[in-house]
Amino acid sequence: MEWTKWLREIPDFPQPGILFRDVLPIMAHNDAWQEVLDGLEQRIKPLAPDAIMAPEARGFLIAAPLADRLKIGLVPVRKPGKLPAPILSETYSLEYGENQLEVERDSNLAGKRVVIVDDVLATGGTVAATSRLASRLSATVVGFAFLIELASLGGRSRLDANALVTSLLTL
Ligand SMILES: O=P(O)(O)OC[C@H]1O[C@H](OP(=O)(O)OP(=O)(O)O)[C@H](O)[C@@H]1O
Ligand SMILES: Nc1ncnc2[nH]cnc12
Repeated sequence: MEWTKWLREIPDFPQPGILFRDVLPIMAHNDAWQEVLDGLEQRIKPLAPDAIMAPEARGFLIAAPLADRLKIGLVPVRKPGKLPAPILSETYSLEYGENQLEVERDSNLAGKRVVIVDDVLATGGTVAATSRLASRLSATVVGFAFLIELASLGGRSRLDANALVTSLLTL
């Protein structure tokens, strides 16, 4: 797993006591980035998803190339106040704060198999909120895929037990 050498760890960001796992240097190195996308694609493909959902912002950067590789739709889940059309909203907390996530009501997800992707699974608050939005849109969440899982924060236990939860690297 060569890509892991480009994972940057920054202490006390964005708050004292948080060890921030910065994935952007991985994206800046094409071999590493292709290795990550290959790994995620291999794990997601057997789930036969119809669409990917991803939370803003780092999730978007991973979801877009994966949706293109898999030739499926992409439904972005945004931070508050960004979407122009009628929305659904969920409040959530994450490792370093709380916020809302929003999705357009008209997202073409009813009856679809959805995989949720993001860079880091920490407490799981972000993707659990994304999953609630998927359910409210009558989609079935069949999987969650991450580059990195911070196991000590227990996010996995907050996610639907019927869905696959997969991470390329567990720390
Ligand atoms: O498992 P959790 O405790 O919910 O934390 C994980 C989330 O935190 C980060 O997002 P952040 O809100 O910092 O957004 P960004 O991608 O816009 O930087 C990360 O990209 C995940 O979405
Ligand atoms: N420690 C961490 N590093 C990067 N992103 C995060 N999101 C939540 N916790 C995080």
